Amino acid sequence: KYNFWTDRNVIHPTPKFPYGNLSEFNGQHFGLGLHKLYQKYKGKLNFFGIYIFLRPATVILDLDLAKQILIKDFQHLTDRGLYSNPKVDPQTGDLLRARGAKWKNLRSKFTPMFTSGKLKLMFPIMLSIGERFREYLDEKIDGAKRKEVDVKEAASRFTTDIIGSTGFGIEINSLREDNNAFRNACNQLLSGGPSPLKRIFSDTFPSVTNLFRFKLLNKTTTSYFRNVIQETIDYREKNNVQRNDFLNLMIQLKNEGKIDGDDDVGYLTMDEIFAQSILFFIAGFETTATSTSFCLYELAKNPEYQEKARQSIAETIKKHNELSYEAINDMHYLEQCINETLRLHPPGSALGRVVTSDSYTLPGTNLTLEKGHRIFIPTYAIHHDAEYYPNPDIFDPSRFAPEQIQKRHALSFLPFSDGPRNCIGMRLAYLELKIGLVHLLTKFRFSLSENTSVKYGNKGLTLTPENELLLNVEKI
Ligand code: HEM
Repeated sequence: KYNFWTDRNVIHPTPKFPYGNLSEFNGQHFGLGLHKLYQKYKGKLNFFGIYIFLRPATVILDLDLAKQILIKDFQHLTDRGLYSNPKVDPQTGDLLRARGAKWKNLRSKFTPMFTSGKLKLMFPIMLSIGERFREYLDEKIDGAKRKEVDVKEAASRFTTDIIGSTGFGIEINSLREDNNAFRNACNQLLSGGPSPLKRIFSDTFPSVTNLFRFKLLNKTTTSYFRNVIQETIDYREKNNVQRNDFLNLMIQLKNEGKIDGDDDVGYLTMDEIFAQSILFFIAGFETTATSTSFCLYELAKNPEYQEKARQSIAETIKKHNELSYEAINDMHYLEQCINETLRLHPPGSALGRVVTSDSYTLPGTNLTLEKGHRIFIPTYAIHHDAEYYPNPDIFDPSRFAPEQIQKRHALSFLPFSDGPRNCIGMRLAYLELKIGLVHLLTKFRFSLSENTSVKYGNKGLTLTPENELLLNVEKI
């Protein structure tokens, strides 16, 4: 099994049975493990081989090749290679895990939900949660001049309330209640997921996993969410309640197969609604909460950029006379700060694709990969490559000024990926991040405290701080 790369004369680290090259990741997050190998091999070839347990996989080093895989050759690489068996576990039939025609069908149903027009309708709901976010911090400070606050916990409550309100269609209020049932269930959902090794194993050996009828999420917790969604849908249908949120759009798809009288995109089943609502939470909660807290952390470390962001927010609100949807979209310097945060700390630290055609020859090489072969694009490593970002560990929002972006390869920045299978929630994520940051930066100043420390965890799907993220917060 471990001759695959030697037989093809492809550069690769020496594997060890039974984990292959995972053993040398030293328990680090997958994307960080790839970073080490990327640094070792970059410049030698435009890809290298690794072994995940017993199976060979390819890691891309060259951005043109990455472009070919994500965009130009998408028809040969439509899937992400995550375990999916909706018959045994309906949750694995979600958009993130769905494959081939099933994914295409789901994606076309969900795309109309994330247009700018639909997000604009959800904007007032999000804005009011942004205000609660500010009040939450105000209460934490409790009249003191300056106080140490866990911004990761604060941001998690903010994004929980947003997803609860837009995705599940209910007022959550975890920002006001410490012992909030929805937030507790969310915590259980995340902590009760499979261990990283079990997850990587199930993605690598789906047929073995099928034999064990493996379930991704704990049934007790998923049934909590199913009940919440079912009750909300029943209530809305009985009382003819309309609300500007994702659930409303999903109910339209369930009953009419189209949204707001637009083209037919097909009906959604209740199982699909359950799976997608939970996915919206999994994909949208931690990613945005982490990015909000990392952005505050980087701005606390760099007070001059923090002040510049604050000033440009104030100027934009003044220009638009209010904090409108248009004003938020016009906050370019804040977006530069967000992008630089996403570059330094990309929540999706690596992208995965799997060969879905019978075979696929890597462009520019004579390496032919069979159906099922996995390919990784090491986002974290690309974002920390000095060839694209000189002094890559330094936070510098000016890297994302329009003229600087022009100078770089388009695929040197991949927090939301690229191509037909990129992040469907990208616009929503920017909106949430900006709303959260605007509400905090206009009223509070952030600085490092003696207890501020950041270490990445290795358990989740996303790259997040392992523990709390403490910052000093001072009311302006
Ligand atoms: C800072 C915030 C976020 C980041 C960095 C992020 C990043 C990503 C990445 C890297 C992917 C994989 C793309 C690929 O394989 O090519 C992805 C997929 C996805 N994301 Fe996000 N995401 C964020 C927020 C959200 C939000 C708010 C939602 C929606 C509720 C969302 C929903 C999804 C879904 C449904 C997919 C799967 C799309 C598909 O397979 O068609 N994400 N995201």
